[in-house]
Amino acid sequence: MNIPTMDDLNFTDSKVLVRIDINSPIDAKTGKLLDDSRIRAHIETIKELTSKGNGVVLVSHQGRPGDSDFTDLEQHSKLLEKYLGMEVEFVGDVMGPYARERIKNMKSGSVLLLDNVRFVSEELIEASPLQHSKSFLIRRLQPFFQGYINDAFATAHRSQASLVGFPLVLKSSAGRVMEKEVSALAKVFNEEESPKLFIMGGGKVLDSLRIIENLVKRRLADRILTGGLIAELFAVAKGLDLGKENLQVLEKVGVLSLVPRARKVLLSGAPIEIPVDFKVEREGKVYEEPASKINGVIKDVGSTTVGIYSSFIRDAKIIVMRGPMGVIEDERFRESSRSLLMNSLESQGYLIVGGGHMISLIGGLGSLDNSKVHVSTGGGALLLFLAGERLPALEALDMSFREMLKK
Ligand SMILES: Nc1ncnc2c1ncn2[C@@H]1O[C@H](COP(=O)(O)OP(=O)(O)O)[C@@H](O)[C@H]1O
Ligand SMILES: O=C(OP(=O)(O)O)[C@H](O)COP(=O)(O)O
Repeated sequence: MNIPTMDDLNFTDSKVLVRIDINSPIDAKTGKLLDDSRIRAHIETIKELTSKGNGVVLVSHQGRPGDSDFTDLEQHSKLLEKYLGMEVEFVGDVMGPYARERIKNMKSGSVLLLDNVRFVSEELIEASPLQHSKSFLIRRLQPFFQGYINDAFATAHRSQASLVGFPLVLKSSAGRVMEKEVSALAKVFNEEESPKLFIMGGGKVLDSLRIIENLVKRRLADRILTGGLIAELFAVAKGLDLGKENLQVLEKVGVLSLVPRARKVLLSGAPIEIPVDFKVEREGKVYEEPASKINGVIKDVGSTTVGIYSSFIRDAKIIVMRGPMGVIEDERFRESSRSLLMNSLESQGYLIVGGGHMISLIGGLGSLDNSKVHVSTGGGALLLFLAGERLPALEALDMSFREMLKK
């Protein structure tokens, strides 16, 4: 696959649309951003473009409709301003007359941030680059730009309009974040290095199951340690009784229907580990209970599980970690994710960490040895890339490059 970089196109004195991923963890109670790593990651790309006299229009999503972290991007614009050291105009619109007027009149070398692109319904559809290239989003915005840069590695596994539609109608390249992620991960993930350990938690159960199925099919993981809601799914699939309250949680997030799929993975003899104990919350208090005797709402994996998982970490050559073991927004349920992260950093293995919540956790652990750890901006995208899946956003850039070469 040929992915054009910013060196290939070298935009100067142009107007460029840049798809970034500044989707960040947000405190459900206060609405405040809990971590700005993804915002900081894009600064290099943006500065390089503005220093060459380009007008930069940024587009990103935040959360998913219906979730508590589905917000506008005003807070993000303030942080972009802080890290760029220049004004960032926040346009509370994505493709309407106001956004187009602001894009049309922007000065060279300036930066403008459009609002959450998932406010536009077309962005919520997974469709082919060709289909998306005909969407209103692309048709309304394309005429203002000479180029498109995709720097959103963390969303590269989605075939959504702002990620795959523009490369078919504009000269396009990867941004610096996208470029570095792809080259670093391809280099690190040497097939001969084993054992390879995957530690998977978090709340995006369907994504995690899809990744696990891929890893198992391609025999890429020597062991998969589960936490978060994916662990609960596998526990149920194994026949454990987690109690009515936890089944209700799984039902509420729409994953109970995935039990047969998870069971099939287990029956195939996949090397999947399930927690032997959990931290549960009952009437506001925290208890540790064995997985076979749960009485309360599961909020984290237990300390025996952390011990067992740590023994696997000690022997691993490559450790990939995505998604927290528990509800880490609450200090009481942060410890197991933090311990596994610390143990991985102290182990002999090379650590690849991804996903908004784990990045924020690792960010609080001080300076890191870059020869031993790669902190990826991606979570699901990172794992799918490592699992050998083709990422739609990269494919669209490749298509764009091949078209450009024909001309
Ligand atoms: N047992 C659990 N029950 C409910 N939510 C959980 C549980 N474990 C983890 N989570 C939630 O998962 C979310 C993070 O998941 P996800 O978005 O998949 O990870 P990331 O952002 O790191 O890629 C956090 O909000 C956390 O509270
Ligand atoms: O946070 C993200 O993915 P991640 O949780 O896998 O790290 C990306 O911004 C993609 O978001 P999405 O999973 O709502 O498409």
